[in-house]
Amino acid sequence: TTTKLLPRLIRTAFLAVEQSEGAGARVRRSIGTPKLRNFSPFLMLDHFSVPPGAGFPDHPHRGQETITYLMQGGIDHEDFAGNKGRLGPGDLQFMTAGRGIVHAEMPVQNEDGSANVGIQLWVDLPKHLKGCEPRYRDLRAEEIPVVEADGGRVTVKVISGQSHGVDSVKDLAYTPVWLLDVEVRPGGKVVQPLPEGWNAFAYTLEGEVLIGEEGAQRPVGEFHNVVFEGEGQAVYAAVDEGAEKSARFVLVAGTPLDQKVVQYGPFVLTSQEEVYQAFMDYQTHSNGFERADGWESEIGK
Ligand SMILES: Nc1ccc(F)c(C(=O)c2c[nH]c3ncc(Cl)cc23)c1F
Ligand SMILES: [Fe+3]
Repeated sequence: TTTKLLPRLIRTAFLAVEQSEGAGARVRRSIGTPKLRNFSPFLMLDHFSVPPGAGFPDHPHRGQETITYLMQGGIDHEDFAGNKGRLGPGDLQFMTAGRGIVHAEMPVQNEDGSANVGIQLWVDLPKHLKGCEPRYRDLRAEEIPVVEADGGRVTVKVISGQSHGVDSVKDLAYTPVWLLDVEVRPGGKVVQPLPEGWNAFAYTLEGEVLIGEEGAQRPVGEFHNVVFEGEGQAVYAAVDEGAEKSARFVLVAGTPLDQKVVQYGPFVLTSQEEVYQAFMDYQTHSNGFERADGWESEIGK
């Protein structure tokens, strides 16, 4: 007999509200707002929609990792070390800013003028890695294992972590994070184990999902962030038999880091002095920001 997995209960669920960011971009920020801070290791979650001509021109980062997951369109990136590339639909970029990165992230011009849509998650770096060399890990859509379950009513893209016996291809961030892109069709249901004790949330991208065990389900509409309690072994999700469309959500879990978070915009360290130092280093092109001296991106002009 298989022992039933204890459900992760919902701590809170709330609608992510659109706001402006960068140059003309719109983001639904659901982590990193007064509603949800101190949710280690997660610092920010932006569900972005970037129309042509808008974007995120030259800006710095220090002390965190950013995970950018493109759903629609494309994003070009270019940094002060000459790294550049394009993310297309279904691709991800894991960027470890470490001691310092200055880059631009600009949308590609889609011929039909459609927006470029995706999510960007910021994950805190363990204190001892805050000064590490920056690095990139690209994960292309075709590299991501996809597993079907519940008679084809459930599809999981295993970006990072494990689902239904399928492992993701490689560890991409220093801070252990699971990232699963889950689609549940009407009448489908899924029980997804998560590492015990990790902080976990689900962000709903489309449709309405019922979270919880049979008899204790809570409907969650799109663009909501569902934060789970720490206890429990698995997330239970389902979609009503009579629903018009599937539900799609990203399910994310990460190890809480036992360290302070002191953040000033894109500078995330563990003390006020270090944040002040980051600001000074950025202004004076030192301690990791040397290559910012005289640098401007091509794509962010
Ligand atoms: N000015 C400013 C200050 C700080 C930032 F982090 C940014 C920034 O780059 C982004 C914030 N949300 C995002 N979602 C997706 C993408 Cl691709 C980029 C961003 C930015 F533009
Ligand atoms: Fe950035």
